[in-house]
Amino acid sequence: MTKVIDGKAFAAKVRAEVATHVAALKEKGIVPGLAVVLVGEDPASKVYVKNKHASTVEVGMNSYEHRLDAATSEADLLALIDKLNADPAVHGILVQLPLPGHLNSELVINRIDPAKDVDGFHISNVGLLGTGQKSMVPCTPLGCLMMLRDHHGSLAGLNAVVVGRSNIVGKPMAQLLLGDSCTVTIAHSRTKDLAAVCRGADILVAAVGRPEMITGDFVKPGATVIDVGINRIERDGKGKIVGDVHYESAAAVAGAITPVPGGVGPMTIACLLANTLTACCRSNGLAEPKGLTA
Ligand SMILES: Nc1nc2c(c(=O)[nH]1)N[C@@H](CN(C=O)c1ccc(C(=O)N[C@@H](CCC(=O)O)C(=O)O)cc1)CN2
Repeated sequence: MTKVIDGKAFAAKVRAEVATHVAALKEKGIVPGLAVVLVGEDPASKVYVKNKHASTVEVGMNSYEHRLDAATSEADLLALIDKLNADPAVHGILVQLPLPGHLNSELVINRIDPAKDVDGFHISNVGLLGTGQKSMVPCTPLGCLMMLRDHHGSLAGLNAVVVGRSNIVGKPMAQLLLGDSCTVTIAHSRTKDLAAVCRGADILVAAVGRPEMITGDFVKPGATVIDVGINRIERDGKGKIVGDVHYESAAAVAGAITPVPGGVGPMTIACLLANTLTACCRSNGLAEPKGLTA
């Protein structure tokens, strides 16, 4: 029987664990704080930022929301980041992506103090992760890793194929799997005979951004399939969210699979809270919470 990995339930467990650690920190007079910066009116981003605020408050952390006009200048955005970098009450800073076109995302992200970069997108954190050193780890791949460790126990020696080479998901996911001693292949839309490459995977992570591209014939019988895709499509005249995996055909072959919605997505925000807690512990010279980092 195929196991459906319930990301929503897993995320609730992670948030509860974070809340327990936050309560213990409060007894020491420390309250973790997360600042989220939203520029513009992208409807999906507005929902994600609202959910981040609600989850942050729910686990007992301080939430600082900064909503800026779509026409905000780069100089003003950088000045806000400088202010947050210098604020001792702020342990984590996140700039919601995508940014409006006139803003240089790389420049903006790299202005964040790497110790407060709870998205793990700063070039210093990318380099630390790539060289196997302590870093802030991007939330979505961290969530995938937590679910994989929970399902498999040890990942050592397993063949992992990551389909997608983005800086935000594909590349850090591959680094994390390598860190857990998987044999890792990064594949992408131009990989020759992609289906055959994927069929070699004990762990198949789909992060290509193409609705339902990974079908059952890409899946090795019994493999674990992690679907990172969130694609809004129209079907039978109705809006629907689907992943990068064609769920029905893949689930018929896989040993375990994450659904969309309700799989990887909820883990992204849970891991953001875990990263904020980690950043707060590090900045106060305290031991990091076990099981909530890579
Ligand atoms: N600075 C960042 N920007 C963005 C990130 C990020 O990690 N950091 N990731 C995405 C958006 N995102 C969080 O910001 C995010 C996406 C999806 C979900 C989620 O829970 N998805 C649900 C479905 C939601 C829906 O109905 O729309 C699911 O998969 O079950 C949470 C967070 C881009 N920007």
